[in-house]
Formats: sequence, structure tokens, C-alpha cells
Amino acid sequence: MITLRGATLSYGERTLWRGLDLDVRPGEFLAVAGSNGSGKTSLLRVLLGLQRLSSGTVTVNGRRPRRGSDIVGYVPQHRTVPPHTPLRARDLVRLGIDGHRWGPWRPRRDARRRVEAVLADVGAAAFADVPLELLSGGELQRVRIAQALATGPRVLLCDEPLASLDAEHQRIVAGLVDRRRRDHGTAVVFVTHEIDPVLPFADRILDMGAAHGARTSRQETA
Ligand SMILES: Nc1ncnc2c1ncn2[C@@H]1O[C@H](COP(=O)(O)OP(=O)(O)OP(=O)(O)O)[C@@H](O)[C@H]1O
Repeated sequence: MITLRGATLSYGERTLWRGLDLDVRPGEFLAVAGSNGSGKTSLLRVLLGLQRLSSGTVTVNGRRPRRGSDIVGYVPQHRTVPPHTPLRARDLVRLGIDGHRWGPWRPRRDARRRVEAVLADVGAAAFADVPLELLSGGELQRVRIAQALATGPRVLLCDEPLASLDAEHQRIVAGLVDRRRRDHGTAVVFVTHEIDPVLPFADRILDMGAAHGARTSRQETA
């Protein structure tokens, strides 16, 4: 589903990672760890088609990554909701279906059904009509994952979805993502500073911190 070969990313003189070979199969859960600035978000940007490699190759679903692809769902790094944002949870999820697309919207009833289904899937139906700014951190994170899943992506990229959650909600959010990949065969790349909450779920851990050459380790429990 995701393939990198000899992938190197440099910004100017500075090389973040070099010679990275990586395969992520359908339904696989890859955790990506590493210190601040080691290039974890940059890896996601490469997979999103937002950043070109300096050398090497990358494919997602057999093709070069491209922006706005329906087959890739993305949970960006957490930012707080600006006060008075006039969006409810269900509106944010709806944006996941229609928001980035030109042209005609999907038939309204289809989109509404899809929003209901995906909110129910992540256990967010009860607060679907609550304004985003009133949601707790854990609730908001469920809704953001629902938004990323709204188009039924085959690849899910998550950037620090556990940041600022308590231990229980870290486990819940990691578990949601795990269930998705098991039920739908979604390939998951999950960037996290917190390794403990993902240990029960991740098949492998990619350590971006191993200076200049990232390394993967296979979990024995996988
Ligand atoms: N477009 C860019 N041009 C130049 N430097 C960049 C660019 N994007 C990111 N960087 C630098 O590359 C480094 C890696 O950034 P990146 O966000 O990928 O790291 P990260 O591992 O996700 O960090 P963190 O854990 O702090 O989120 C940082 O030092 C950042 O300033």
C-alpha cells in the first residue's frame, strides 16, 4: 500500500533521513517514533504528496502520492479550535467529505448518512451536534479521526493524535484506529511521541530518531 525505496529527505544542507526503505501493507499499523525535528511530520507530508523526496521513490497504492487523494485520510497535528468557530462535530466530519473538493457536492442524503455512520463508528454520535470548541480533548480527537475516515480511505495517516490526551483516552484513540485497520484493512501510519499506548496495537515501530537512517523494529507481540 505504501512503498519507499532509498528515500532521502533534505532541506538545504540538512538531511533528515536517508536511504529509507519501507513497506506498509494493507491493514498494517506502523507507529513512527523519534525526537522533535527528526522528520516524522515530513514523512507524512511526503505520503500526502505535499513534499518531494530529495532522492529515492515513494508510492501510495502503486502511484506517486498526490494532494487531495480520496484514498488517503489524514489527522493533522492537533491544534486547538479557535474560539467561536461556528462548526459542530458533524460539520467537521462533513468537511472531510466535501471540504477539499471542487465540483458538485455528493447527494446530500448520501453524505449525511456517511457522516452519521462514521461518527457512530468512532463513538461520537452522542456529541455530533456539540460545537467543536465545547468538546473535550478526547472527544475532539474522535471527531478528527471521523473526519479523516469520512471518505473511506485505504491509508490513514495520523500526526500525534495522542498529544494532550490522558492515558485512558490515548488508549481509546489508539484502539479506534486499530479497529479501523482490522475491520477495513486500512494501512495506518501513526506518528507518536507516546509509544506505550500504541504498543498493544502497532505491528512495527519506525524509529526516525536513529540519526540519518531510520530503522524499523517488528513488535514481538504482533
Ligand atoms: N519546508 C521546510 N523547509 C525547511 N525546513 C523544514 C521544512 N519543513 C520542516 N523543516 C524542518 O525539518 C525538521 C523536521 O520537521 P518535522 O516537522 O518533520 O519533524 P517532526 O519529527 O515531526 O518534529 P516534532 O516531533 O517536533 O513534530 C524541523 O527542524 C523543521 O524545522
